[in-house]
Amino acid sequence: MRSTASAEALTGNDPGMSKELGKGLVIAAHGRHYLVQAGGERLNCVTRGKKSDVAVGDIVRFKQTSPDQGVIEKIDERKTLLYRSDQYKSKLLAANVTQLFVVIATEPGFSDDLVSRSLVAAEAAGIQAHLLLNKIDVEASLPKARERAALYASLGYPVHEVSVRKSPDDTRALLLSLLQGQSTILIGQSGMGKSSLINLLVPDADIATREISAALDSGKHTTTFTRLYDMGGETAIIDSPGFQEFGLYHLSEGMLERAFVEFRPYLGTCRFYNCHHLAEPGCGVLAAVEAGEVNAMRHDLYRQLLHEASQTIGY
Ligand SMILES: Nc1nc2c(ncn2[C@@H]2O[C@H](COP(=O)(O)OP(=O)(O)OP(=O)(O)O)[C@@H](O)[C@H]2O)c(=O)[nH]1
Ligand SMILES: [Zn+2]
Repeated sequence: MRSTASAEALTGNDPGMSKELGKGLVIAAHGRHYLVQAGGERLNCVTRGKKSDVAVGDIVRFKQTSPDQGVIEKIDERKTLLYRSDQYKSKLLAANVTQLFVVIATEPGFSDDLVSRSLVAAEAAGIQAHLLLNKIDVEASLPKARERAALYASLGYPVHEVSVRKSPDDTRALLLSLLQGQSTILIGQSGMGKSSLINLLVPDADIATREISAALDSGKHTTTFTRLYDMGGETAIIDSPGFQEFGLYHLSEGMLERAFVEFRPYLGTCRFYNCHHLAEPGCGVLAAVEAGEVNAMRHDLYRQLLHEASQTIGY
């Protein structure tokens, strides 16, 4: 599989040939403005009309309108698309991602709800998910955090223990090997150490972010936008702003039941073929919850997500 940051994707932009569409990689998005990397150049691009269906990580075809501006005409076919949504609309997080790393920490405490929502989104998008347990130097909180993270390990998600503060070299080496050749999105609640991790992996991240902020927001101060760091060698890291909510209103019931990986062995065992796994007699999933084989907190989230999906307005 090719990553979004492939050299091929970065070529093809020839400013001298204004009729031909350039080809580039979307490295940042802010509102309806997109920063597109094309060869050695970066262009501030907009979409036509009111459309804002472009995501960081997209390979796009654009028409150049000035030395550093363009209009996006077309989005190349995506390998994956990660998004979240509320009742009214979906919000694209990133395209062509191959891995999702959820950053959690010993302290402050992390939210199981947000971790599981991220994992469900990854499953629904066909993206491999891992957990990064950061700040393992905070020994007092480590046993509890490990115990909580063990739930996700038991579901098959790799959990990697790191400490940006205490063992930056080991952390960097481990992450670089995991990221190699992949396009990885890092997501996490505020305070887990996501920025610290990015800075460890991408030494110029702060400068690059300031530059992009200036380019996308005409000098105004932009605090939150999703952005992609091209690490070379077909490796890319995508940093998404911290979030407190992760709506998944767009997932159908069929997608949801399969996105909970631990439900899968029981899905064919329900008495009713159209079982919702909520209160039906003879439900295999509920029996597994009852028997302690499926974690009750995860099943509660499934119930909540199903409820959210039924609230959707407009699509
Ligand atoms: N003890 C300890 N503290 C850490 C470690 N990594 C990061 N921190 C601290 O945790 C705090 C939060 O780190 P950030 O990198 O700003 O966290 P973030 O997840 O990016 O949070 P936002 O910027 O709010 O989105 C900072 O005070 C860091 O210095 C670690 O490995 N151990
Ligand atoms: Zn059932």
